[in-house]
Formats: sequence, structure tokens, C-alpha cells
Amino acid sequence: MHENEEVKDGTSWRCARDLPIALHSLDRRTKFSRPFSQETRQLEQNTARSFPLFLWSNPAKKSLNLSNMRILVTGGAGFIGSHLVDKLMENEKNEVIVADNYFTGSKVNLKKWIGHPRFELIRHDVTEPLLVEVDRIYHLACPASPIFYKYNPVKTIKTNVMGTLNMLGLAKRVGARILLTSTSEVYGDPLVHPQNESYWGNVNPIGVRSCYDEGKRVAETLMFDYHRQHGIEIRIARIFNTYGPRMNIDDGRVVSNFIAQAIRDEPLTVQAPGTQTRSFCYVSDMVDGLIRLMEGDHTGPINIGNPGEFTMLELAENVKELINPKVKIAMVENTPDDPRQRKPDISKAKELLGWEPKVKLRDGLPLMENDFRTRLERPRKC
Ligand SMILES: NC(=O)c1ccc[n+]([C@@H]2O[C@H](COP(=O)([O-])OP(=O)(O)OC[C@H]3O[C@@H](n4cnc5c(N)ncnc54)[C@H](O)[C@@H]3O)[C@@H](O)[C@H]2O)c1
Ligand SMILES: O=C(O)[C@H]1O[C@H](OP(=O)(O)OP(=O)(O)OC[C@H]2O[C@@H](n3ccc(=O)[nH]c3=O)[C@H](O)[C@@H]2O)[C@H](O)[C@@H](O)[C@@H]1O
Repeated sequence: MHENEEVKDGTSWRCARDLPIALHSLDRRTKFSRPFSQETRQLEQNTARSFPLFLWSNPAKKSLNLSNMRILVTGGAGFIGSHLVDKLMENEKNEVIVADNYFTGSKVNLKKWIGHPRFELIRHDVTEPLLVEVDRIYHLACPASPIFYKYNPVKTIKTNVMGTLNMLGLAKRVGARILLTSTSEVYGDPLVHPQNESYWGNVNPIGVRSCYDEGKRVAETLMFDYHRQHGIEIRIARIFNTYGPRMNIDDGRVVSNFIAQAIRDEPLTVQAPGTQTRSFCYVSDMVDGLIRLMEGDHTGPINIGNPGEFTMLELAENVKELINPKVKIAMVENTPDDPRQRKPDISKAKELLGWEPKVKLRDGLPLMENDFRTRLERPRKC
């Protein structure tokens, strides 16, 4: 296969050469779609230094203090993605493009930006190629709740593999830096605790969660292969359980389940045995970590999460105490391959990104409760 071809659903798709001439002429960075070699890369860098047309995509613009950035956020209509978009849009020099197929995300999460001159929203499935000119790609598109990623596992793995291939193809073509939101699930049911980035994990390759955790592991492999083979600038974040406003109310993840149940006076469904642990990161801390990683000098993978570790029974007790002391706790059956413990070692994030989380679980839960009460139209009783 020619190196300028990208895989698309078992068939091949030529990145640039076969595009209609009209599309070529629209692309200010057609040079980057040429076959990649050391000579062409050097030529492009030299050209960029002397010819302003190419400044858009070249690091040389940094030294000239041209900081306008066009940023693609895949999965930007989802929970973390929409908070990331809010933060990126705060910088008036940023233009943000969101590509999302709305499987678990919603336009409602982005309603304040729709129509804004620096914002564009595209209905797009990342398993198909996308042609846009951007400097940065935050690649988040993927269902994240176990209920949703297990709903159509073949689609989940296609999203992780083909979606990441397509975004890497785009990054290669336009010279963009790309960040993948990987997951603590790459550690599987970990035998090392807390988990640091050098741990290779303990993952069932044929289980019901594999479409997600093995999918993300392949996505990480692809990121590093494109980096080594094609010189693409990559960043990999290994995200640990994140919570906050705008999570889908019926998302199925534990924090959203417990908060919705507490507000609706329904029993909190702790899946057995309840002693399994997770470490919960508030979404504003997560977004801060992702941006620092993208704009920093380290490829990663870097764990981004809050090391505060809770059993699911402890989480239920906290929700009960903070939101509804009368609510009951019900022990229910668990699902296969549920990791028994999870806690990030964030030494690397602290040292390399100067990042650590600020919001404690007991401060973040009430912020999420407010959002859920508004959306469920259940104001707090006086
Ligand atoms: N929230 C967490 O605790 C957590 C933990 C680890 C990793 N992550 C990763 O962070 C990212 C965002 O997670 P989230 O919690 O915001 O989930 P989410 O489900 O709210 O957001 C995912 C977004 O991706 C979109 N999407 C899914 N498949 C797509 C496709 N094929 N093409 C285009 N768009 C598609 C969805 O519509 C949605 O808007 C995911 O990659 C997830 O794996 C999240
Ligand atoms: O952080 C991560 O890396 C991953 O974490 C989660 O996966 P998981 O930890 O299984 O998330 P939940 O579905 O919220 O489950 C957390 C724990 O709560 C338990 N749980 C879940 C739901 C519920 O109602 N009750 C309950 O006790 C589960 O058994 C599990 O032990 C996310 O869903 C993934 O997207 C993400 O990649």
C-alpha cells in the first residue's frame, strides 16, 4: 500500500493525490500531503521560514508570535469534549471545529457557541475520513460509558481504530499536533497499584469490555507508530474516571447514576461487591490537564486523574450524605471484567505538566447535583 493511503473500512483511500483539483487548491497545506521523506520535510520547513503562505502550519509561526490556532475537537459534543471547547473558546485567538456523530453527545452541550464566528460544528463520524485545515486535533470521539460502548462493540472498535487512523492521516496531511484521550482501562484489571504509565496492564483481549480497552490500546499503538514512522507530533492522555455537569443523566456511569438516583429518591445501585475502587476527577481539572499536555513538550502517555481513591460503597455513602440522606443503598449484580481497583500515579503529570487536580470529590459532587437538578426539573427541597 502506498504510504499516502489510509485504511477505510477494508478498502483503501488515497489521502491527497486522488482528491479533485478544486479541493487541492482550497487546501493551504497541500504540501503536507506529499509522500513523506526527510528531504521533503526539510524543504517544507525551509520554505515555511521564508514564505508566509506556509506559516499557518509551521512551528516557525510561534517564533513570529502568530498564535492563532485552528483546533479540531472530535467528540466535542460529549461530556469532556464540550467542557474542553468552552475552555478553548475562552481564548479569542482560537478557532474551534467540532466533529461529532451525536451517538452519546448532543448539540445542546454546545448551544452557547452555535453561530459564533470562531466556532463550527460538523456532523461527522470519525470512522470516515475528514478533510479540514487545523493546527491541533483533540481526538476524543468514542463512546465512554460501558453501557454505550458495549451496545455496539464492533462500532466501538471501529471508532477507536479507524477513527484514530483517520485523525492521524489528517494530522499527517496538514502537519497538526494530535492528542488522543486514552483511558485508565488500558491497565485492565490492574495488578499494580497505583497505576503508573510504565505498567503494561492486565487486559482480557476477548471480553465484553475489550472493544473499548483493547481499542484504546491499539489507538495508542497507532499514535506511536505514526510518530516514529512519519514524525507526527503526538500526545496521549490516560484519563481516569471523570465526572461533572453535562454527563448524560442516563449515561450508566457510577457518579451520574448515583446522583440521578439520589435526586429521584431511588436506591443507589452499588454493583457487587462494592469494595472495588475508582478515583474520580472533576471535569475542569481534566480539561486543564489535557490543554497542558497538548501545549507541553511531552508525548506521554501521561495519567490524568485524581488520586483520591474510593470504594463504590464509600461513593454511595458520600452521595447519600450530601444529596439525599433518606435514600437507600441496594447491592446489585456486577458486569464481567469490572476492574477491582484503580488509582492513578500522577507523578509524571506533576513533574512534566505542572498539573495536579484541585477539586475534591465532596466539592465536585454538589456542582454536578445542581446541574442534574436543573435538567431533571427537581429543585432542592427547602
Ligand atoms: N469520562 C471519563 O471518565 C473518561 C475516562 C477515560 C477516557 N475517556 C475518554 O474521553 C473521551 C470523551 O469521553 P466522555 O466522557 O466525554 O464521553 P461522551 O460519550 O460524553 O463523549 C464522546 C463523544 O464522542 C462522540 N462519538 C462517539 N463515537 C463517535 C464517532 N464514531 N464519530 C464521531 N463522534 C463520535 C459522541 O457522540 C460524544 O459526543 C472518550 O474518548 C473516552 O474514551 C473518558
Ligand atoms: O476512567 C476510565 O478509564 C474509564 O472509566 C469508566 O469505566 P468504569 O470505571 O467501569 O466506570 P463506571 O461504569 O462508572 O463504573 C465504575 C464502578 O462503579 C460500579 N457501578 C457502576 C454503576 C452503578 O450504577 N453502580 C456501580 O456500583 C461499577 O461496577 C464499577 O466498579 C468509563 O466509563 C470509561 O469511559 C473510562 O474510560
